[in-house]
Amino acid sequence: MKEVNVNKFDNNQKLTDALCERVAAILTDAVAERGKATLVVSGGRTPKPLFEKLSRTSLPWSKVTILLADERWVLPDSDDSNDKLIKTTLLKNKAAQARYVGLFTAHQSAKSAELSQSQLIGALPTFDAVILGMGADGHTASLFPCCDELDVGMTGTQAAVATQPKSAPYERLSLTRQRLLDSRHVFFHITGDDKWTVLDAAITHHDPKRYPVSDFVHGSPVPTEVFYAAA
Ligand SMILES: O=C1O[C@H](COP(=O)(O)O)[C@@H](O)[C@H](O)[C@H]1O
Repeated sequence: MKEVNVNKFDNNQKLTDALCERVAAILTDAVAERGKATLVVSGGRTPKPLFEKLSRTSLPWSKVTILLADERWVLPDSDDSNDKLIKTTLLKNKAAQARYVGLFTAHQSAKSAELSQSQLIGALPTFDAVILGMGADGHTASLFPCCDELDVGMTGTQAAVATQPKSAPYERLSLTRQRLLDSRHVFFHITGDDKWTVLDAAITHHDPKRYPVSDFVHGSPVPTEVFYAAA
């Protein structure tokens, strides 16, 4: 296993400030070195304060592409849409200049969008930073321990996979482990004691069937970094 660097913070504000600063430096350096940068972000509740802060941060945003690690197959005006989250919390202020690649399409299902979206996402260059969330069941992106598509998501070479979790609502479209780890930097952004207990277990014991996140810290070709605050 590559080393997992765990950064623990007293509170969410300090975590947000530190992760924002780190990601901003990575994107700035990437644009200086290669003329462009790609940032992959997660949905859910956890990243909202980070997105708000990033949106107000001075960066060469017009050279930055942002895309989601996963999407719930709901209409973009749904409060459960990760696309809506990105548009209302991140793609505004200074970050309004960024290029955004959404995962949701007009297809009736994530399954029917899987091939075309895989081709689109698979054609993107190595990412500069991937910020992953995690559920208390150990899922990351939309690779849930309970979904029948877990093996494809964890071992497949395609860039995206449609998943249908049994323990959470909505069909999803998720980037696969291989595509997510094709990145220069990978972060886990988690808050709450319950999530820390799960992530700690996934770091200590390689158990990807129980905790898919385990396969991201064990056997990852790039070092993974955890940014964690209890509340
Ligand atoms: O459903 C999802 O859950 C995870 C975790 O969300 P959170 O609300 O507990 O932060 C998230 O990382 C993922 O992108 C999302 O689709």
